[in-house]
Amino acid sequence: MSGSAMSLVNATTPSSPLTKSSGIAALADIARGLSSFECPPVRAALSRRSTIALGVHAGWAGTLVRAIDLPSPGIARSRLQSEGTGSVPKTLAGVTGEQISAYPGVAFSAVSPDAEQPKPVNKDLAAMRVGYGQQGADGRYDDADLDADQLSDGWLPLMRRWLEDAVEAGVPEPNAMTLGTVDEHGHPCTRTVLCKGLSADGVLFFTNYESDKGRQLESVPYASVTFTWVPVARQITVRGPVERVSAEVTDEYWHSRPRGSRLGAWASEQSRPIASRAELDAALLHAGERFPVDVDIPVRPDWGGILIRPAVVEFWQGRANRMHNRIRTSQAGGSWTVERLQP
Ligand SMILES: Cc1cc2nc3c(=O)[nH]c(=O)nc-3n(C[C@H](O)[C@H](O)[C@H](O)COP(=O)(O)O)c2cc1C
Ligand SMILES: Cc1ncc(COP(=O)(O)O)c(C=O)c1O
Repeated sequence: MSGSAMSLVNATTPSSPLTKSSGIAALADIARGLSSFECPPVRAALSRRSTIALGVHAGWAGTLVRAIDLPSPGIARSRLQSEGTGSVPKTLAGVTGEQISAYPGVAFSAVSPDAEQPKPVNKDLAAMRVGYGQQGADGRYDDADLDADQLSDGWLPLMRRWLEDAVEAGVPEPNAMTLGTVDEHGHPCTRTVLCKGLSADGVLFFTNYESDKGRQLESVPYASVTFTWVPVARQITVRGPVERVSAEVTDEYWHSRPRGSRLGAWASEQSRPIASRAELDAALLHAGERFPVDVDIPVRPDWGGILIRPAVVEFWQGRANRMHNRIRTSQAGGSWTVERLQP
């Protein structure tokens, strides 16, 4: 425990003011992790935040040390300077919770005043927030509350209706869905694919079977897909076992694709590394030479459809205060149950 650091603590009372030099020395001790700093406001700030700032004030009278909740050092500095007391801090020390716990029984260590602090929360991102559900003055929503009775005919009619609503609302690529698979280590992988079929059998997309997702679904044949339609405050997640579709189904869809999409599928060894963009462009040119415009481009043999057979389907509708509606239907032993989940 450092004596000067203790005097810094004492200096929070008017009876033991610090000199400028002893204050800075004390802060230096804190910065070296020597201090046992028991200042209650600092402790309180630390219990709420992972980072705080300490300021030694230029006036050297009254309160010499302040604890400030500090999402980032920049914020603390501006907040201190805007306090209007005329006592602008000469030194700021950012302190992280992790550094504190490295000194058991010691209040904290600190980094140098102007060192770049890690910012686990970016304030611009943290401020991005959309309140869901359009509420009128009477507090009512302009769309009916999602409830279990909307699934009385099963998941398919409601999912179709929501897709149509997303199209009508002008959601770009409303058939885009985030596909989750599991890799050989049991780790989740996600990426976007386009839903090209929706029927009682399930949700269909097309891909390269030798891609990462294709191989992952081969070894763990179970997938999760999520449609996110932010403009209409809705989301649907479908989970279930997967299977490849027949060659006929793939063939029919393949031949409906634009020539460019078909050549692209031939040109790309999907998910494999390639040295440069130039090599990729060359591969497309090569595919174009191999399949001239007047020649049918056959289905690439390792390309085709994958059907997700729904075992669990969850409908989500955004509501104010994060009190959303969630209705989940799931199949067990041949029958479907419907339940409401907490948001
Ligand atoms: C909007 C959008 C739609 C996409 N649709 C497909 C698709 O239908 N099939 C596909 O294989 N990749 C699609 N992709 C590319 C995939 O997201 C992914 O990059 C690619 O399939 C390789 O994934 P993998 O390496 O995990 O297998 C799409 C990407 C975006 C952004
Ligand atoms: C790599 C890849 N494959 C397939 C698709 C689906 O394309 P299409 O709609 O032409 O079948 C996409 C769509 O973005 C894609 O990026």
